[in-house]
Amino acid sequence: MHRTRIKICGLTREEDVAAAVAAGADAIGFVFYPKSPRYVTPQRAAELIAALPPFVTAVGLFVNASAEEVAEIVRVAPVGLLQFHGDETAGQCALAAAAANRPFVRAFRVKPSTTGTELLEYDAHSRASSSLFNGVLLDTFVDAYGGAGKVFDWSVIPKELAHRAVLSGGLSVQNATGAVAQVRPWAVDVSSGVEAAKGIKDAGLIAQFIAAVRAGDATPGNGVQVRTD
Ligand SMILES: O=C(O)c1ccccc1NCC(=O)[C@H](O)[C@H](O)COP(=O)(O)O
Repeated sequence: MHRTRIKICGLTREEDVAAAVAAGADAIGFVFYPKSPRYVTPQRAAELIAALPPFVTAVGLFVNASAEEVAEIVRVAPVGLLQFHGDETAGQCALAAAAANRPFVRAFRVKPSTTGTELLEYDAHSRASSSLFNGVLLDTFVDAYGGAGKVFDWSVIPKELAHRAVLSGGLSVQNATGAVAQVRPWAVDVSSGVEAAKGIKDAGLIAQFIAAVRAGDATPGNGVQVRTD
């Protein structure tokens, strides 16, 4: 059975990091976008990363930062993976990832007009641009870039992309089981759906969200999914 990987994004507090780890999260995200209500300074992120046990990945989220800025932030806050969530081109992502010497995921912000072909081309183009490219994260298009708690129409995701993509955008305790059962993503990413307030996570919601993802994993037809390309 495939075990959907789970990232909890937008953490700012020790107790939320502890709750995510205790509940079984595979990754936690730090937002290095100063305009976000979930922004953390690199120094603060470094303190939170220092408390992480092995095999829980710290992810640094960036919006239109320069390669130099990304490298400097990663020097202070040793995240294991970068998430580019703005309007960065594939080339800009590749340059920043090389400067920081980290793999990266690249967000595609899905609009109502987005087609499956566009998603496949985005994935292929990103892969061709850098050996540090680690996958596509699918989120809902919003002007504020992300973390808005809005769902997009999952039926646009081609099956051959879903099994290696990260699904995000408005996931919650209520819809996570159905999302995993329908899309069969490699991983899911949530922020708003497990929050008491922006940047303040709710330990109960984190545990319930992870249980809901596991219920989706347990629905029939969930074979082992491996990347073949
Ligand atoms: O969290 C933010 O404030 C944020 C700001 C700018 C770009 C991305 C941001 N967050 C991304 C995420 O938390 C997730 O990757 C994704 O958008 C899902 O968020 P949500 O819909 O709130 O679950």
